[in-house]
This record gives sequence, C-alpha cells and structure tokens, in this order.
Amino acid sequence: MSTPVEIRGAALGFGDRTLWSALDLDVAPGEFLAVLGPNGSGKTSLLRVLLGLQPLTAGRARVAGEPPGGANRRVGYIPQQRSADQGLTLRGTDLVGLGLDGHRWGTGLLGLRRRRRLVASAVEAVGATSYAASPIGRLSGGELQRLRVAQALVGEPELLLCDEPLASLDLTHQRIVSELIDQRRRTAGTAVLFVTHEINPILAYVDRVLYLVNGQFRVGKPDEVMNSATLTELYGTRVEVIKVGGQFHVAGAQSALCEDEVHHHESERVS
Ligand SMILES: Nc1ncnc2c1ncn2[C@@H]1O[C@H](COP(=O)(O)OP(=O)(O)OP(=O)(O)O)[C@@H](O)[C@H]1O
Repeated sequence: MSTPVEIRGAALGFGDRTLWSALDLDVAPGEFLAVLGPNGSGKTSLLRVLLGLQPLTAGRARVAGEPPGGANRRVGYIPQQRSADQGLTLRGTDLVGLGLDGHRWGTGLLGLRRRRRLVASAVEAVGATSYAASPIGRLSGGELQRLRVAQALVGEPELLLCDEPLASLDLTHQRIVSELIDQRRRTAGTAVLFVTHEINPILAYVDRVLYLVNGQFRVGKPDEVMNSATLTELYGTRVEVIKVGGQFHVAGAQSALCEDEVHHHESERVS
C-alpha cells in the first residue's frame, strides 16, 4: 500500500499571509492524525490541498503517491457540518450514493445494482437504515451526520478527511461517529485526518497530532504536543496543559483559547 499522504516542504498562504510553511508530513495507512489549532490556522485549507482544491504556495503533496485531486485516488471527505436546508428533498440514500463515482462502478444495470448494494451496506454500517429513505431536510443533525460518514466511506477510501465531524453532535452521536471512523481505519487501513477543536472525545483513537498556530506547527504523539512547554512555544505565550482522568485541559492567554469549552472554563479560573 502506498503512503496515503506525503507532504514535503509545503507552504500555504493567501496574499501576504502565510498560514503554514516548511510542513513535512507522512500519514501511514490506518493512522489517525488529529489536526488541531485555533480558528483560521489553516486546518480546512490543509484538507482542501489534499482534495486537490487548493494549490500549495510551495512544496508538494502526494495522495497515495499521486498529485491530489486525481480521478484514481480514493479520498473520502466529511465536510464541516452545515445544517441541511429543511426543504431538501434529496433522500438519505441519494446523499450516500453521491460518494460513489459512476465511472468506477459503471453505469449499466449491473453498475446500478452494485451501486445500490454498496449504498445499502454503507447505510447499514452507520446504523441509518431506518431513516435513509427520508428526505434529508427532515433528519436530525446526528442522523444526517451518520449519512455523511456513510457517504465518505461508501467509495472505500484510502484516505478519509474529516472536518470537525463531531461539531453539534451530542455525546452519544460523537461516540458513534468517531467509532465508525476508527473502525474503518482499523479494518481497511484507511488513513484519517481529523480536524477538530476538541481532542478529548477522540483521544483514544489518535496516533499523532498536527497542531497549527500562527504559521507554526508541531507534529507528534498527543503527549508530545499537548504539553505546557510545546504549546507555550507554539502560541508564543504562557499556556498550561494538565492531563486529568485521561483528558487534556488547556489554559492560557486568550489568544490561545479559541478552542473549546473546557479551555474557556479553565481560562476563567487561571486568568
Ligand atoms: N481561497 C482563499 N482566499 C483567501 N483566503 C482564504 C482562502 N481560503 C481560506 N482563506 C483564509 O485562510 C485562513 C485559514 O482558513 P481555514 O478555513 O483553513 O482555517 P481553519 O483552521 O480551518 O479555521 P476554523 O477553525 O475557523 O474552521 C482564514 O483566515 C481564511 O479566511
């Protein structure tokens, strides 16, 4: 299996602003990489680079050995959640089917049957069979998100890009969605890049963290990145990280704290 993601000497900027530079990153088959950082640090832009939607300013990126965006590359994508238009009449199964490209599965009768079978099994895998025939405008956020996971997985991706897939989900659905993603990478060797503002709900699955801040970044195991010395250096201001009950709590200057409720809570206590 080729390396799902290879990034060498990469930089991305808009105008005179550099989001990140000198980024070298390999993501191995089955690896779960959490991508963390404050608003605007370039997390979504990194996913867009790997989708072939955003050219790098410098350096190069390869997805399974080829330039991003190639037709042969199997990349699943769970975009940042936006609530579905109430009027949307697209059915759940149609949404999941959008994750299959007609070219690869064929368009004849056999192709259609095969597509239907693949969609049904992807829907079943996320436990969405009972509501998959409903128009998506009528589904709850959690139901819709499970269908989005099915859409991202139905094409059997080698690389899964997830952009805050747990946002606005309750704890039960956060667990269901993150377990589905974890199961995929364990059983099929799919590499996962998981953009999030909150590492704790997925900590059990995370192999490494890429933390982006103000044009700087650190990559390493969670304990190597999520500690006071590393985040203080990265943010350029005093940041305290404590690990309690297997969860990280981060407190520091306001600039470092646009991340999650725990952080805000901690900042009130410390400042
Ligand atoms: N095509 C573009 N042209 C100009 N600026 C852009 C473009 N795409 C993104 N940006 C800017 O780059 C910065 C990083 O955006 P990005 O969406 O990657 O951040 P992010 O880390 O995912 O943020 P958030 O946590 O808020 O989702 C933002 O300031 C954004 O406005």
